[in-house]
Amino acid sequence: MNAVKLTPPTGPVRATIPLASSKSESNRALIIDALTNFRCDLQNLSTARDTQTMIRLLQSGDPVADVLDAGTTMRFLTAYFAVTGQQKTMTGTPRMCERPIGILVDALRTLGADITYLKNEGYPPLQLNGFSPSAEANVRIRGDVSSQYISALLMIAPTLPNGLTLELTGAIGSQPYIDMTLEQMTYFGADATADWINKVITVKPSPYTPKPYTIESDWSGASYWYSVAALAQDETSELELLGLKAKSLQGDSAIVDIMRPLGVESTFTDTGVLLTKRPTETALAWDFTHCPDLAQTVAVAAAMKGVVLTLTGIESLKIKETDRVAALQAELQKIGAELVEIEPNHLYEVRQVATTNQSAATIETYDDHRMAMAFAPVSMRQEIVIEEPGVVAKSYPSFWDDMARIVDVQAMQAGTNVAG
Ligand SMILES: O=C(O)C1=C[C@@H](OP(=O)(O)O)[C@@H](O)[C@H](O)C1
Ligand SMILES: C=C(OP(=O)(O)O)C(=O)O
Repeated sequence: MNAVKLTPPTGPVRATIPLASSKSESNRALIIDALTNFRCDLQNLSTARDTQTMIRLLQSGDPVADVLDAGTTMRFLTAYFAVTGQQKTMTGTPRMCERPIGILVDALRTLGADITYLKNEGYPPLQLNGFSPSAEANVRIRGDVSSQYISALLMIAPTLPNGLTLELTGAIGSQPYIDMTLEQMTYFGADATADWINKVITVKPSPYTPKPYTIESDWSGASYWYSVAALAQDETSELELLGLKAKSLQGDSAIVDIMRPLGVESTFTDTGVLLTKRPTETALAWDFTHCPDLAQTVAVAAAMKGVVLTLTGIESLKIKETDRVAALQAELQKIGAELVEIEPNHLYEVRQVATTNQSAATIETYDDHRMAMAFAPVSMRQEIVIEEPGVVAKSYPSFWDDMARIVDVQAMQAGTNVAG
């Protein structure tokens, strides 16, 4: 078992964190670039494994596209390879083959893609057998399972002979990710409009225009530093996060507002954002429907500060890298807190149940980068061991290097007594 042991800092926390760039923005830019025959000049692409996998698979002539555990890579490439008529087997990790894709496959079939399931109906692996465009340009699609299906369809829509009209049904989750897709498409010359009142998105057929594009730093990755600032014991602590903008395409920039009641003030500078400490409130209620990737970060920060956190909008967490609700329930206990389901699959509460200062709680990470990164800030207040720290490579490969700027990060190898 590999692990890292993090030891609390002794004085104030003061560091400048370079951050990874956004894998969400990167993976969209890469699909659009591919649709211009790779004529865009993309700058600051993410080093995240999800993005590196996207780059590799776009360049590969291999008939098998193994996306590993990258959801956006699976969904965006399925749509891209399908409508560009490439015969590919789409597969991934065992967990990826448990993450649903039927909603996207049904929509692509309506548009003329020939797709078969190789194992379980509705799940990867898939076989893409070719594309003969149908006259149909209207697709109804559920908005409450994953926005990634919608983004995948929108990005390929300008290449369809009749464009695409998407009618979204039911509740819409992760909407800022759809807005990000539309903004990036529009930047590259697409004619795409969203009518959010009637939940209809229309994309006209027209080629993308190749242009230079620079990816912003990753706000989801920034959230862990917000948690570090929230949990830092010394009131004079401050962190500078580089490459973030006040006006971002990323919905996870909501962390600025979420963390204010948890004691973090944000000041935007020419180079990024400066985090300083402010007074903490006793309770916080947040709807994570549009920023699901922040839920783990905030749950751990609230648990450690003894702030009662009411969460809604976390239904989609069950179909991500792991069942994140179950994973949080199991691991929060180890830091003296609990995640209680108040209303089935809707309303949850995080409460601190013990103010213990257990030494070196050992946190399992469930093949989920966000479990590792969400629990790392606990090290502001107590020693903590994080198992399988390599999971962070999915979105933020340099996370532990950045963490080592503020705490002692000690690698522990297989067979070591990590609780020692
Ligand atoms: O489009 C994207 O880049 C993403 C959308 C979200 O997924 P869902 O739409 O499935 O919530 C988010 O959780 C994921 O990390 C990235
Ligand atoms: C859910 C995530 O990614 P994906 O769905 O792209 O695998 C994530 O990064 O938290």
